[in-house]
Amino acid sequence: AQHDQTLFEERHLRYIHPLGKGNFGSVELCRYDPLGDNTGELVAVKKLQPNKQSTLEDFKKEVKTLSILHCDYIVKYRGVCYSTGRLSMSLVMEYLPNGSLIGYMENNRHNVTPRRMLLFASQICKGMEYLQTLRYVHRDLAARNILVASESLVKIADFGLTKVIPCDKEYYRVTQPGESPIFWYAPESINESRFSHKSDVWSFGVVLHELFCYCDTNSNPKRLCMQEIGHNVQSPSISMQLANILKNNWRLPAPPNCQPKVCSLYMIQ
Ligand SMILES: C[C@H](Nc1nc(-c2c[nH]c3ncc(Cl)cc23)ncc1F)C(=O)NCC(F)(F)F
Repeated sequence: AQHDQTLFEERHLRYIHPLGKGNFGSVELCRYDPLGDNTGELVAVKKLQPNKQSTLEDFKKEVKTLSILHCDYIVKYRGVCYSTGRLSMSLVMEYLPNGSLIGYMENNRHNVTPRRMLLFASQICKGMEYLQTLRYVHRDLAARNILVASESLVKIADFGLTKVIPCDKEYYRVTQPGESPIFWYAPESINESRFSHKSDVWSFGVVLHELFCYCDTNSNPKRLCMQEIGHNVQSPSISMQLANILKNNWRLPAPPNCQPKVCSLYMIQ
């Protein structure tokens, strides 16, 4: 419908600069400026990268997913923009100037207290709890996919890998897609490509680790796992070696100078 609030006309969408690359698309900062006087709102626009293994079908599912999610702890859907000739489409979302948790924690390390980290963690939990009520598994919960709305609010983003669990099953099995974020994957996801609310809980545990390490690149889950695996990446693939060390009960090391209270939380892992 012409006056559909969620339909953005390409000619009014002014490109400003790139924000980053997601699973199957790149996100750009744009200003939707129908009056042409720079008073329009800033939006984050995700364009499908056609060359990636993802299809337009996957992208349409991501758009559909985000459009029906209404939660304070999930990035807001604004609408879609069809390119002329409707050859491709873009997903329009609210723009949060503080960016992702990674950049925020690196730049605000000194004024983020453990108490604030637990506030962020509880908000991510609430967002994930909401997703679970709709039988969605995110499958890519990681600090890089958490947006900072303000110094006291974070939101879950990037629903490119999100799937609905069928009613008759407790998990979702995928045909192995391209590069997977295996260092955030639960054992059953690495070994059997099985995803469930429980595997999202595992990824949440990894996000907790990222949080309490201030998203420091030296404590990045991938780097810590690769150190444990050893750089002698022999024949068995990295994911098999990762599955191996997890089976032998290796876990991400307690974050440096981690508060005793939080550490006890850590012990339950
Ligand atoms: C691929 C895109 N990458 C990036 N996005 C942004 C960003 C700033 N502000 C934003 N406001 C709304 C959105 Cl959707 C993204 C941004 N900043 C740096 C990025 F590398 C992305 O979606 N990342 C997931 C998440 F959104 F959680 F950061």
